[in-house]
Amino acid sequence: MTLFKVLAYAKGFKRQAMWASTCSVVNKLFDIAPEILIGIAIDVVIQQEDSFVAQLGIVEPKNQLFLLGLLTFLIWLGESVFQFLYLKNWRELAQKIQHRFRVDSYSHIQNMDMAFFEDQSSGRLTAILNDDVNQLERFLDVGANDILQVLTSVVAVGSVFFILSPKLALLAFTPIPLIIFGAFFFQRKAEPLYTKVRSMAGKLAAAINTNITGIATIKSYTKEQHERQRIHAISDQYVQANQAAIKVSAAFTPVIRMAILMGFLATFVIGGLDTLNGNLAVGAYGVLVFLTQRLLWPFKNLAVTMDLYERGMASARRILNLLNQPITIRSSDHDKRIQLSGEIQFNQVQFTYPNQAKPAVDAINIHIQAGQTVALVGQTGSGKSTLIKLLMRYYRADQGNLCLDGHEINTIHLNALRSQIGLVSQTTFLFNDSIFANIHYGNPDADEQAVYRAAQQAEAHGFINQLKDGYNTPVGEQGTKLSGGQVQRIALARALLKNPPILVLDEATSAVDNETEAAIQKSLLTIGRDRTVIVIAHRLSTVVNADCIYVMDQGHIIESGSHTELLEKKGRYQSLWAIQTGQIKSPE
Ligand SMILES: Nc1ncnc2c1ncn2[C@@H]1O[C@H](COP(=O)(O)OP(=O)(O)OP(=O)(O)O)[C@@H](O)[C@H]1O
Repeated sequence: MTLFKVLAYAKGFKRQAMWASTCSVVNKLFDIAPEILIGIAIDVVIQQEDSFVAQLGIVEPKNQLFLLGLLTFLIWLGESVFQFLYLKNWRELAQKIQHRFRVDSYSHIQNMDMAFFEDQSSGRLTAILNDDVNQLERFLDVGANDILQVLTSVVAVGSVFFILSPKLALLAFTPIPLIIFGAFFFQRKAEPLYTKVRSMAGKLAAAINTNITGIATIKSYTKEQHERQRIHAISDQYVQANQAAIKVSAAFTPVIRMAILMGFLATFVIGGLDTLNGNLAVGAYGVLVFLTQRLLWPFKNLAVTMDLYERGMASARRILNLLNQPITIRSSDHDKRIQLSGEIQFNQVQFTYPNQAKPAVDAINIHIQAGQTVALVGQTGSGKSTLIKLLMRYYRADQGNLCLDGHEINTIHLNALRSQIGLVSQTTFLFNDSIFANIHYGNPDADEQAVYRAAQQAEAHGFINQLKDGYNTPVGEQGTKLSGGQVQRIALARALLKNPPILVLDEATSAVDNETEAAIQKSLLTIGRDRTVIVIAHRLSTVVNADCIYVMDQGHIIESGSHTELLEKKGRYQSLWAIQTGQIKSPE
C-alpha cells in the first residue's frame, strides 16, 4: 500500500510524528470538553444545590458557575496551545518529508543511466519533483491530523455517550459504519481518476516545457496559433480528468451529511423523548445533542481528507515509481580510483542503443597511447559520438571491452573516470549564471588567474573582456545571450580548467570562425602536449595535426593513419579532403 511506503520513508521522523500525534489528540480532547461543560452548566442552573458539581463539594451555584467559567478558560487556552503545537509539528514534518522526497528523487534522477533520459521528458520529471512532491506535502500537512482527530472524537465522544445513555450511543453511532463504507467506496472510485489527473499534469508540464525550450523554432515557423491549440487541447484533457475526479469527490460530502443528519435526528428526537419521560437528565440531553455534532461532524472533513489522500497517494506512487527505477551504471566502493595517464584501448567494441536493431558501433579497435592526439572523422551518424559516450560510460558496450591504462572501464569508479575526462560535447550546455561561474564550474578549486588562463587558451578571453560586464556577464538560459561560437569557447575553457589527462572535443569548435579556430588549434598544440586529446570534427582542417585519424562509416572504422598517410591511401579520407579543399565538387 502506497501510504505504508510513504510512512516507511518517513521513519527517521518517528519522534516528531509521535509528538505531533499527541498534540492532535490532546487538542481534540480539549475541543470536545466545552460541550460537556455546557451540559454541566445547564445541570447547575436547573439543579442548583443538587447539581453534579455540588456533589463534588461546591454547593453555592454561583461558585459552581465561576468554576465552570475558569475551567472553560483553561480548556480553551489548552486547545489553542495544542492547536499551535500540532499545526506547527505536522507542517514541519510535512516540509521535512517532502524535502527528503524531492532531494532523494532528484539525486536518483541524476544517477540514472543516460538511456533513461532518452525516454523521459524533462517537463514530466520536473512535474514529479515539484507538483507531485507538493501534492504529497499537502496531504501530510493536514491529512494525518484529520484522521487522528476523527479517531479521537469517536473514542472520546463514544465513551461519554455510553456513560450517559448506551441506547442513544448506539443510535448516534449507526451512521459511522455507513460513512466508513462510503469512504472506502469513494477511495476505490477516486484512485484511478486521480492517477489519471497526475499523469495528465505531467503531460501538460512536459508539453509546456518543450514549447518554452523550443520557442525560437515556434516563432520562426509562426506556429504560435498551432501550439496554443495543442496546449489548449492537453490542458483541456487535464481539466476533464480533474472534473471526473471532482464529480466523485463532490458527491461524497452531501452523502456523508445525510448520514450525519440521521444520527443527529436520532439523538435529538429520541433523546428529547427520553428527557420528557424523565429517563435522561436535561444536562445530559444537552451534552448528547452537542456531542452528536462533535462526533459526526468531523466525518464531513473525511471527504476532504480522502480527497487529499487520493491526490497525495497518486503523487506518491509517481515519486516512488521514479525512486524504484533501477540504476545499472553505477559504482561501488570496490571500484578503482586510479590516476589515469590517458591510454585508451577499444577492443572489438560493439554497442547497440536500446530498442535499436542495428549496432551504432561495431568491431571497434582503437589503441590510443597516453599523450597522443587522435581524431575521429566520418559521415554524420557513423558512430563517432557513440564511442565518446562509451568512453564516458554513459552506456556500456555490449561486446568487447574498453580499457584505460589497462583497466577495464567498468572496474574504474565512475567519479574517478569522469573527473579525468574533459568533454566538450556537440550540444554544449551552459548554466544560467555568469561567464566566470560557468568556466569555474570546470574546477571549483581553481583561482581567478587559472580561469583567465583557461579562457585565453580557449580564445575566449578577448571577447569576454570586450563585453560590458566582462566575466560577470550572464550567459542567459543555456547560453542564449551569447553567440554559438562564444558558447563553444566558454565550454572549451571550462573543460581546460579541469586540466584532465583526457580531453575530448566533439565538434567543439564547429561554430567558431576559421581565424579563431586556427588560433584555438595553436593553443591545442600546447595543451595537447601533456594529455590525450580526442577530436571529432567534420571540418578536416581541425584534425590534420592529429597523430592518428580514424575514419568511421556506419559504425565501423574503415581507415586510420596520419593525415599524410590517409591522403596517400586515396580512400574515403582523401575524397572527403578533396571535397573540403575544393579540389573536387561534392556529389549532388
Ligand atoms: N540515444 C540514441 N538512441 C538511439 N539511437 C541513437 C542514439 N544516439 C545516436 N543514435 C544512432 O546511433 C548512430 C550513431 O550516432 P552518433 O551520434 O554516434 O553519430 P556521429 O558520427 O557522432 O554523428 P554526427 O557527426 O552527426 O554527430 C546514428 O545512427 C544515430 O541515429
